[in-house]
This record gives sequence, structure tokens and C-alpha cells, in this order.
Amino acid sequence: MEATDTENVQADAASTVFYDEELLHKTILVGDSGVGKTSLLVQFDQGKFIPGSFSATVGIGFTNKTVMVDNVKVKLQIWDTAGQERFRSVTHAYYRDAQALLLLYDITSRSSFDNIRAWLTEIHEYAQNDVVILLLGNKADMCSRRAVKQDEGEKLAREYGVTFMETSAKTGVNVDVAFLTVSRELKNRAMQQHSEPRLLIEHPSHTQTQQSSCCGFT
Ligand SMILES: Nc1nc2c(ncn2[C@@H]2O[C@H](COP(=O)(O)OP(=O)(O)OP(=O)(O)O)[C@@H](O)[C@H]2O)c(=O)[nH]1
Repeated sequence: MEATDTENVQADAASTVFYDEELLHKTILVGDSGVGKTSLLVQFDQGKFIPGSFSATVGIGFTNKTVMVDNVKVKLQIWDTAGQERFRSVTHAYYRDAQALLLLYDITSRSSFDNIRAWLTEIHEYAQNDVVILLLGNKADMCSRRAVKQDEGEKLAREYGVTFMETSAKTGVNVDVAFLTVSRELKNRAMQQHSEPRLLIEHPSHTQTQQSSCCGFT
């Protein structure tokens, strides 16, 4: 995938000072092959879903996006990795300087969920200790083929102390919310690290996930 132009995607009503808007946060999409990493990024970047035959990602590529969080720009460099086992050693090399990881499974694939523990073990081995991790149960639109209950995802996320939500790259449910959640966390961490002591003027804001229950989908 080629790098694309930066663009703004979402705004929140709040203001913050002391955040360096030039910071570029490396964010990586990981998870088994076919869980929807590329589709999630295309939905976030271009607001569309391309149905049809599945073509596995080969290697790695990135897209730059700017997310507005509390009136400040948070720049993300989002890397889409290949989920296939044979590319795993290439992917590991990218973990090291990642500040955030979006770890996906497919709610219609039990094995992709069962593999999440192995992914988390790899992440803890290769990534920085303070990497922001978001666990995403993708393909939430495919409720008739659901193989993983939402509360199983929630329970696993609680066990590992990470944020969880279900998404659909097809309908767009929670796609922007997922990236906004990561961006807010990255911004908050950067502010804590870069300016002490500092005056913080931040109005509380709340990110609400959209209901991903099957009733909401056609
Ligand atoms: N119904 C539905 N289909 C999806 C969704 N996300 C992805 N798909 C389909 O699932 C298949 C795999 O999606 P990809 O985005 O290529 O998966 P990937 O994780 O990038 O796969 P690798 O590149 O091999 O790692 C494609 O046929 C997509 O159209 C979703 O949210 N809902």
C-alpha cells in the first residue's frame, strides 16, 4: 500500500495545550491473515469497503492520517502488516518503534480469537513495554456467523489490561472510534512525557463506542 496524503478525520469539542502536533505516532495493525486489517485501514482512510475476493497483504505498507483529538492534531503513521505466518519475522522488526498496536481478530473465526494470546505474547516480546494496545473484534456485521461472543473479547481484554471494541470494516461501525481512542491515548501519553511541569487545560471528553450488536446491521 502506498503512503497517502494526510487528512483530518474527526473532531472533538475540547481544547488542550502543550502537545507537539508534529509528533508522528507509529501505529501497527496486526492479527491473523484475513481478519480485516487492510479493510479496516481502507475504511478509516477512504471511508469505503471493497467487497469481493480476499487478496492477502504481502509485506508491509503505511498510510499517514491526522486525527483531531480535543482540538489538537494527532499524526498517525499506520502500518498494515501481512498476517500470514511466513511474513511474521518481517513484522516483528516493525514492533520495536511502534507506539500503538491494533490487534484484530474476526468474530466469525474462533481460531483468529484463540490466536490472540500468541499475538500478545509476541507483542510483549518485541514491542516497547508502554505500547498502546487496542483489541478489536472485526466483522461485527456478520452476526449470523458469529463464533466469538462479545463478552469473550471483553474478558480477554480485561485480563491483559487493554481496551476492546467490536468493529466492522464493512459498515464502518467503531472504525473511527478505534483510531480516535488510540490517538487520544497517544496524545495523553506524549503530553505526560514531554512537558513537566506544565499547565494543562483540558476539558473532559468521552469517546463512545457504537453498539455492535447484530440488530444494528443488515
Ligand atoms: N463482512 C465483512 N467482511 C470483511 C470485514 N473486514 C474484512 N472483510 C473481508 O475479509 C477478507 C479479508 O480482509 P483483509 O482486509 O484483506 O484481511 P487482512 O487481515 O488484511 O489479511 P492479510 O493481508 O492476509 O493479513 C476480505 O474478503 C474482506 O472483504 C468486515 O468488517 N465485514
